Formats: sequence, structure tokens, C-alpha cells
Amino acid sequence: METLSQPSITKNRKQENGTRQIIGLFGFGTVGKGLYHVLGSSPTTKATIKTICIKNPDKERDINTNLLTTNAEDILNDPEINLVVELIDSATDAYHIVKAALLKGKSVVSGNKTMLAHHLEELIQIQQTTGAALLYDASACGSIPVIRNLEEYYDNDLLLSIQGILNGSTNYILSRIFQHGDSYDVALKQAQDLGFAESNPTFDVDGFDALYKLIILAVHGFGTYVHPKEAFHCGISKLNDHDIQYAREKGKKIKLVANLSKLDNGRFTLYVMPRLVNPDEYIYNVEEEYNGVVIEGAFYEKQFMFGKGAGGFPTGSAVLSDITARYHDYRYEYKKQRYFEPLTYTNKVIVEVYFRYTSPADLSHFEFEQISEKFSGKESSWLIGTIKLSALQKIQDLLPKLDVFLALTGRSE
Ligand SMILES: NC(=O)C1=CN([C@@H]2O[C@H](COP(=O)(O)OP(=O)(O)OC[C@H]3O[C@@H](n4cnc5c(N)ncnc54)[C@H](OP(=O)(O)O)[C@@H]3O)[C@@H](O)[C@H]2O)C=CC1
Ligand SMILES: N[C@@H](CC=O)C(=O)O
Repeated sequence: METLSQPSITKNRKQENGTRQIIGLFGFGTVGKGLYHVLGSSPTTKATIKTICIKNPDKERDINTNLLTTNAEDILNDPEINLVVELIDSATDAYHIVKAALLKGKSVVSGNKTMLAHHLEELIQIQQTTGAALLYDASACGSIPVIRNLEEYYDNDLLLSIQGILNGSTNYILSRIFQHGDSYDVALKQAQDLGFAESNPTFDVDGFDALYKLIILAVHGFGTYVHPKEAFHCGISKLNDHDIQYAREKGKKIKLVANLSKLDNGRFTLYVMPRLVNPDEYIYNVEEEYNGVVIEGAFYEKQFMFGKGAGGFPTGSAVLSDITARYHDYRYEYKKQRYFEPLTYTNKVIVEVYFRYTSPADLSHFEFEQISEKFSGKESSWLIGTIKLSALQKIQDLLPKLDVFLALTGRSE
């Protein structure tokens, strides 16, 4: 009788479970340093950082320089390193590093939502082929364990929606504006100085970052992957004093809200937009760099997860949770994708928005279904109207060039 050799999938998994983790770390910026500190303050963790790969060898660093390299191969080809932790700010480089590590059978922990939102399908496949695991709880909502929660709970038949504040920088900026009267530019600079913002803050303020996070949540919540190009997002970069005044007069705040909702006939939608938020909503009191996620189900109604969504220590602690999870051989099973009929994504959904504009030429790009209120002023005008997400999606690339601000009224959801 032929003896079957042990498949490498088992070998890789057994090697890590209960074995001291020897880490190769990519990136020593806000989150990399945060992890270094958190790991150093966690004596029970059975993990050691052996090598740190950075980009710029001339930067001053407050660590043992013997740990440093600029050559990725020093980590990828080191047989002693059994866990790669990827915390860099380039999505393209991160993709190559993560893919190479997984193909070599090394498990990976990453926080790179831009990279994940674009390559998750392929990276799931590679995990299944090589047996190496990829964990990334830090990639969505910083310290809040929302991905693992969605992965392990909520049969997708019961899960109705996930809504929330998924970006710490924009929430920080909006808090500073609404609560402290800071200007947009000053608040953005603070978010950058505090390490909350992405290297390119357009990702934060124009809603890309929240969309990437939402795409990851859709995979673990509903079992369906949506490419970022297919979904509508807009952000707060065009917010001005008129919008702030409008919200205040209505007794509301403006928050950047990510929405994932189950619809009828096996469909769901997802999008990211600013929204006028009422004082009786959970997310109304989510301030500064905190994030808040409201999970709604058929039988339990609402659950609310709240915690710091950005910053070196909170994110470093989420990365450490993934490192420890790998020590215990935890991996995402992608249960919703594997065991349930996946839902189909659609953007054929009508939303009601507050729309502020200056020039009628800008207004002409927007195909409103119905307009229920309209105000025309000398400096700016606004209207309340309904519009299809697909119509907004068509002008997605034009939006940053227009002097308009859009916010969901919250009435159509
Ligand atoms: N900041 C936050 O609050 C959060 C960030 N994240 C994600 O974590 C990741 C890191 O973010 P953050 O720490 O803020 O970014 P930083 O800009 O602070 O740091 C980036 C680090 O990556 C290094 N780097 C860039 N390219 C390479 C490369 N090709 N090889 C090796 N190292 C490289 C840089 O090296 P050098 O030091 O030499 O310049 C730097 O150390 C990003 O994906 C981000 O989206 C996730 C959750 C929260
Ligand atoms: N730039 C991001 C960092 C964490 O993901 C944010 O502000 O939320």
C-alpha cells in the first residue's frame, strides 16, 4: 500500500502552534513602533522580533540597530523566522512581501487595509494552497476586534447590517471642528502629527480608507468580496462652515459613516459617506480617534463595538492579538464564503442626501431622483434630494474636482 506523505499544510501549522514565534517585522513607523513597545510590555507573549526591515537606513531609530535591515530577503529567506508581521505604508510593496511570505509557507500578520481590500481574494487562495495563515484584525478599526468577531459570530442569514465610524483620522478632525471649533486644516495636521492619518491623508479624508475596511468586513460578515472600484465612497475634504452650521441648526453632528446593509433577494450594498447623525444614535458620542461599529441582526437587534481606531499603541495591541492568535494556531476559516450562499453586491440603491454646492454647473452633474427642499444663498446653496448610488458612482472620479459636499440625511437607511 502506498504511504501518503504528510501534506505541507499540516507541517506548517504544527510548527507554529505552541512554538516560540520568531518574528520578521516589516515597517517601524507609528504601528511598528507601537507593536515593539506593546510586545516589550507583554511578558507572557512567546514572541521575539528577530529582524526589522525598514526603507530608509539613514533615519535615527531608538533601537538596537543590529535588528535592522533594508533587504526584505533577510526576513523572507530566514528559516528561523516563522511569522512575518507587515506594517508598512506602501500597499504595493506590502502585497509583494505578504504574497512572498505566504508562498514560502510563513504565516503573516498585516494591518494594511489598502493592500487587503485589493488583493484579498488572491491571498485567501494562497492561504488555502500553502497552509500558511494571514491574520489582519488591526486593518479595520484599530484596537476593536471586529474582523474576528464577524468571522466567528453572526450566521450571515441573521446579520442585517454593519454601520459605523471606521476611520479615526476623519472622526478626530470632525470632533475637533464640532467640539473645539478648530479649522479643518489645523485638525488634519493634528491627526497627522498624532500618527492617525495615512501617509497620504487623502485616503482618510476622501473615504478610501473606510471603504477598504468595509470591504474587509463584507468578506467576514457576508462572505462576499467587492472590489473597491465597484463601491461608492466620498469623504469630508469639502466640508465647510455652511455644512457645519446646517448640521448644528438641525441639532446633529456630521460623521463619516461606512454602511453595509443586506437588501432583499440575496443582495447587499456597501458605501461610505458623511452622514448627519442624531444625538440618540450610538455613534453620535464616538469622538476623537475612536471608532464605533453598530452590528444589527434579525433577532438581537443592535450590538455596538467601540474603541480606539488609530494610533500606534491601540493598533500595535491589535497586531499583538493576532500574533498570539497565531501562537494558538488560529486562522480565519472564511466561514461565510464557504458555508453560505454568498450575497450579491448592488449599488442600485436610492439614498437621501443633503447636497451643498456653489455653482449650478456643479449641480448639473448630479442626477437627483427627487428634490424635497432647496435653498439658494449668495455664497452657497443646498438641497435635500434622493439619488441612486449608481448615479453617484458614475461621477466618483469627478467629485474631488467639484465644490460640493454630500451627506446622507440618515432618513433613507
Ligand atoms: N497609523 C495607524 O493608526 C494605523 C495604521 N494602519 C496601517 O498600518 C500600516 C503602517 O502604518 P503606519 O505605521 O502609520 O505608517 P508609517 O508611515 O508611520 O510607517 C511606515 C513604515 O513602513 C516602512 N516602509 C515603507 N516601505 C517599506 C518597504 N518597502 N520595506 C520596508 N519598510 C518599508 C517605513 O520605513 P522608514 O521608517 O525607513 O521610512 C516606515 O517604517 C499601514 O498599512 C496603515 O494603513 C492600520 C491601523 C492603524
Ligand atoms: N488612517 C487610519 C489609521 C487606522 O486604520 C485611520 O485614521 O483610521
